[in-house]
Order: sequence, then C-alpha cells, then structure tokens
Amino acid sequence: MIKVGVFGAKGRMGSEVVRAVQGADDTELVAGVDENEERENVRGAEVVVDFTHPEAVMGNLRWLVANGIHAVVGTTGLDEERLAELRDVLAENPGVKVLIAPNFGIGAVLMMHFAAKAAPHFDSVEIVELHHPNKADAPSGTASRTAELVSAAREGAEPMPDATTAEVPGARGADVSGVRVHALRLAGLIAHQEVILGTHGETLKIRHDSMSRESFMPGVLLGVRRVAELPEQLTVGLEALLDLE
Ligand SMILES: NC(=O)C1=CN([C@@H]2O[C@H](COP(=O)(O)OP(=O)(O)OC[C@H]3O[C@@H](n4cnc5c(N)ncnc54)[C@H](OP(=O)(O)O)[C@@H]3O)[C@@H](O)[C@H]2O)C=CC1
Ligand SMILES: O=C(O)C1=N[C@H](C(=O)O)C[C@H](O)C1
Repeated sequence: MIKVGVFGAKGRMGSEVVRAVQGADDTELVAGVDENEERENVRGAEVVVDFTHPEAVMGNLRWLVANGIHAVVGTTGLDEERLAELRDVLAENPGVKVLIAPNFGIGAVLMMHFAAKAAPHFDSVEIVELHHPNKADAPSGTASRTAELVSAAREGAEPMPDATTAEVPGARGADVSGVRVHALRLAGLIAHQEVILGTHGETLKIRHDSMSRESFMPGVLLGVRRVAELPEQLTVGLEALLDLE
C-alpha cells in the first residue's frame, strides 16, 4: 500500500483525490490538510498530492521536499522562476521526486501532444481555454503548457500572420511564448480547451473536454504510483509516464 497525503483536501480537486485514494486497492490515505491546518498531519505519507492554490504550492513543496516526501502536484502557476527555485531545493534533498502535471486528464495530455505534433505544419495556432468561473488563474496551466509546447515545436518557423494594428486591450488574448491564448470563464463549465490551427484553405481543431473532476483521477493515481521511480528529481508533464512518441 502506498501511503498518501492530500494538500487542499476539501477543495474541488482535493476532495476527489481523497475519494480516489480511499477507493484504490493499492493506496491508503494518511491525512488531508487544508489551509490553516498542520502539514505535520501528513507525516508518514510516502507521497503527497497537492491541489491547493498558486500562492500556496511553493511553501507546501519546500516543506515536503525538506521532509523527504515525494510530491504529485496539480496546482497551477508554477512558472520557470518557481521551477528553478524548486530545482535548488531538490538538489539539497537528492532522494525526493516531484511530478508536476498542469493537467492529469489523459485526453488533455494527448490533446497537448497532438497540438505540438501538428503545429509545424500550419501557419497559425491559437488556443481557446474554457473553464468554470471559480478558477483563480488565467490563462490555465494547460493552455500555458500547450503554448510552450507549440512554440517549441514551431521553432524556426515564420511568425504567425496577424495584421492587427488597432486593438481593444485583450481582444487578441494573451501572448504566451508567442502563441495567442484566449480564456473564457462560464458558469456550467468544468475544463475545456480547443487548439485551432490554420493554413491555406484548411483549419484543424483539436478539442478536449473534462466533463467531471473524476476525469483527472486515473492520471493522479498513475502519478502517485510512479513518482518515486521517476528518473529525474523534477518531472513536468504526465506525458513522461505515458510512453508517447
Ligand atoms: N493538474 C490538473 O489536472 C488540475 C489542476 N487544477 C488546479 O488545482 C488547483 C486547485 O483547484 P480547485 O480544486 O478547483 O481549487 P479549490 O479552491 O476548490 O481547492 C483548493 C483547496 O486548497 C486549499 N488550500 C489553500 N491554501 C492551502 C494551503 N496552504 N495548504 C493546504 N490547502 C490549501 C483551499 O482551502 P480554502 O478554501 O480554505 O482556502 C481549498 O480547499 C488550481 O491551481 C487548479 O488550476 C485543477 C484541476 C485539474
Ligand atoms: O482549475 C481548473 O479547474 C483546472 N486547472 C488546470 C489548468 O489550469 O490547466 C487543469 C484543468 O484545466 C482544470
């Protein structure tokens, strides 16, 4: 049995993780911790899953790594600066592994992968992400990661055509690594993303929809089961566990 703790246990995602950990045959819940509760409660856990808040996650990770506990992180907002800090903290604690996945949905990981594969074959790529209105961050971690992957895949390509010279601020979305990202927040939604690619006379749309937060749980459990054996101390992206080419 893998002993698991959950940070953000009463949240939308954390409560689903608690259910998944309790329901799986090979995992056992040590404790759930929320804001203003003692992190010490998860002592004894081999792996802690974090679905908290962009402002809380770094403090949680510093504590986990210092205490020799592997982390599986779904919380978004971990930019390059924070990842660099995390690498420094990990270097001082060589046995500890951290897996960060902007999206644990298997279909979402495939959507990002397919978008990166398609990107060099098109002149234009834009991303539309759609989420529930309680979400704190925009654009989503998934959209930012997709933009980074698309940008890397298009390295050396011509700039995307765009004649805009007069713009109401925000009308063209956010520029993430040179890719336009448009964020919608609508009641009734959970998590959705469309990558739209265009070239002469044709477009390709790659869309993923999470219709429930249960959809993220197979990916979270996969991370919990495999984090300890990952070759690197810090791994970003669930694709590292999915054998994608
Ligand atoms: N990677 C993925 O697949 C997914 C990632 N996410 C990301 O996960 C994060 C959480 O999303 P969601 O569950 O919707 O958010 P919620 O607001 O529903 O849950 C966050 C929880 O974390 C708690 N919390 C805040 N600070 C701390 C802290 N310092 N220590 C412990 N717990 C804390 C909150 O408590 P309180 O309410 O009392 O402040 C709350 O219970 C977001 O960053 C979101 O983008 C979401 C879905 C999928
Ligand atoms: O806050 C959410 O809900 C989600 N957050 C993640 C993100 O920012 O990409 C993953 C998924 O989109 C749901």
